[in-house]
Amino acid sequence: MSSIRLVLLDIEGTTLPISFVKDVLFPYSDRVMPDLLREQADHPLVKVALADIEAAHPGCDPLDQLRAWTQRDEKVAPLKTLQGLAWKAGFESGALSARLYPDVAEALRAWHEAGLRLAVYSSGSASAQRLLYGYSDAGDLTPLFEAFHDLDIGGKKIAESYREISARAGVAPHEILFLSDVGAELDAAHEAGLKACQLIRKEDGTVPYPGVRHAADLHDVSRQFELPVS
Ligand SMILES: CSCCC(=O)C(=O)COP(=O)(O)O
Ligand SMILES: [Mg+2]
Repeated sequence: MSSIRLVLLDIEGTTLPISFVKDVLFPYSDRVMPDLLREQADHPLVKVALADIEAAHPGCDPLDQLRAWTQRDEKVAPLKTLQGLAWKAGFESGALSARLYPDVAEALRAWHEAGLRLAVYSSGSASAQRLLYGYSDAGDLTPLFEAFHDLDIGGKKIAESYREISARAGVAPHEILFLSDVGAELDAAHEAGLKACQLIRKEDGTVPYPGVRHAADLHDVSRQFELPVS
């Protein structure tokens, strides 16, 4: 019998192909960003993001900075906030629909139905996470999750972030399983006492990280950690 009560999931490279982010989401936000910054200049989140960009790179052109961060896939809060706002209209209009890995919806539904608690921890903003799972090819999966954590809780490579997630959920660290494609994130979760497993997605060419458990997909996670399967 598994002692896991909560599964905490990364998104990019774990439940969603990196190519979907790089080839679909990023070009979309790059394209609409100039209009967004102009038309939503009074939006409180836009104001905060622009102030953060100016503080980090005084005197820079915000659009150039955002494009540079996007090209390097940097997980910085102002970029993630503005990308989330940019994708909103795309998902709500039907122009965007999240192409999750084919095993994801079935496994998440089975885990949820069996009483496992589910939460997201991604660098993408919490509102962008809700859009992705709300407008996915497998339908609206947001009701399966009890929480959507983003960089507001702290960086994903810092153990304290995982301790905070554990405290907020009221679940002991060793009863939480964190799934991610990034070794440094798994190290931080492990340091906080969580169980951790790296998703090795063939499509993403994930390089196996030494010293952690590996799984090919969420069904493989179910098998290895004795979680409910559909
Ligand atoms: C709502 S996540 C969209 C993809 C994204 O921008 C991102 O940064 C995901 O990073 P992750 O921490 O899920 O690997
Ligand atoms: Mg990831």
